[in-house]
Amino acid sequence: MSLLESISRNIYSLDKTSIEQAKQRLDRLIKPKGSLGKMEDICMQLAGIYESKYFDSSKKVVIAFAGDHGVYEEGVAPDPQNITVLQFPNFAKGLCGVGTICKYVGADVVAVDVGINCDEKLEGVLDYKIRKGTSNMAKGPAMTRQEAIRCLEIGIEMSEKCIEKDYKVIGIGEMGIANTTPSTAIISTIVGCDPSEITGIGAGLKKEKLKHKADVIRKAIELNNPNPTDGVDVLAKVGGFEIGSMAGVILGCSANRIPVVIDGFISYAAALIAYKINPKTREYMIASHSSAELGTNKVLEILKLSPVLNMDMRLGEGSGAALAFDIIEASNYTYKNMATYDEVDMGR
Ligand SMILES: Cc1cc2ncn([C@H]3O[C@H](COP(=O)(O)O)[C@@H](O)[C@H]3O)c2cc1C
Ligand SMILES: O=C(O)c1cccnc1
Repeated sequence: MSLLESISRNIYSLDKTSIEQAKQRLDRLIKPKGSLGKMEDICMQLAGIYESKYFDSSKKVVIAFAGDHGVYEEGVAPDPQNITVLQFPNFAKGLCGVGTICKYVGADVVAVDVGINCDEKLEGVLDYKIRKGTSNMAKGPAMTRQEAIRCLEIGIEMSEKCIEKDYKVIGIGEMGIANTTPSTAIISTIVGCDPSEITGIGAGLKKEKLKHKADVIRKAIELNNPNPTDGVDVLAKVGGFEIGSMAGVILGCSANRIPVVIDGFISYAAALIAYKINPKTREYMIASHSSAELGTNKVLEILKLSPVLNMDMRLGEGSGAALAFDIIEASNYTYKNMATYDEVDMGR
C-alpha cells in the first residue's frame, strides 16, 4: 500500500467524548454560555482532535511549499516568474510576510522547494524539487498522476517530520507566481462553477485581463477534463506542486490528529483536494482567515469552515495561518485559565 493510501485510510472523526468534556468546561466558565464564540469552537475542535479535555497547542509551525507554473506563459499573472525564486529564501530568513508574522507570534517556518524554476540550491530551503515547474495546463495536464501522488506524499512526509519534532499546530503556506490560476481551476472543477464566477486578481492582475485569465482556466478544464470526484486527478490535470504538497500536509495532520491551519485562496484549493481524497480531513482544518480573493465564500461553504479572521488579506505564503496562531493560543489559554462558577462566588 502506498503512503498516500495508508495515510488516507487512517483518518478518523474527532473524539466526541473530549468535545463534550470541553463543552462542559466552557459552559462552567464565568461568562454567558457561548459568549466566547469561535474561541469556544476552536477549543472544542482541538479537544476532539487531540482526544483530550486539556491539551498543549503551544509549538507551532508553518510548512510552506514553492513551485512554478507552466501556465504562467499564458499571461495570467502580473509579476515576473522569478519572483518565486527570489522571494522563497525570505520565508526561512523571516523577511517576508509569513516570516515576519511567524517571528512575532513565536512560530517556526519550514520552506520546501517542490518545483521552483531554478537550478540552484536556495539558502534555508529544503530541496524536494519534483520538476522545474508544472507543464502548461492550457496545453495538456499540469503533471502526471505519479507526480501528483509524489507531491501529496512530500506534504505527508513534511507534516510527519514536524509532528515528530513535537509541533502541535501546523499551518500551510505557499509561494508560486501564477498559482491563483491553478487554484481557481481546482476550485471551479470541484465546486462546479464557471471560472469567470471566481477568477480574481491574484497578486494584482489588471481588471481588463481578468476575462483572459478566466478563459485560460476554462480552456484548461475543457482540455484536460478533470474528474471532480477524484482529488488526485484534479491535482494532476489542473493543479500545482505546492498545492498538492499543502494537501499532503492536511492529510498527514489529519491522520496524526494534529490541527491544520488553512491560509488563503491557494490553500483553499489544497483543502478541497484533501477533502476529495478523504472528507474527514475537513474536521481537522481551521480556516484562519477569509481571503479577499473572489471565490472564497464558495469554497468555505463546501468545506463548512467559518474563518477566524476577516482582514481583507490576499498575500498567501501562510501569513493568515500565522496570524491566527495567536488567536488559537489565546483560546486555549483562556479555556484553561478562566475561573469556573465552582471556583468563584458569582451568586449561583
Ligand atoms: C512579491 C510577491 C510576494 C508574494 N507572496 C505571496 N504572493 C502570492 O502571489 C502569488 C499568486 O498570485 P498570482 O497568481 O497573481 O501570481 C503567489 O506566489 C502567492 O503566494 C506573492 C506575490 C508577489 C508578487
Ligand atoms: O488569498 C491568498 O492567499 C492569495 C490571494 C492572491 C494572491 N496570493 C494569495
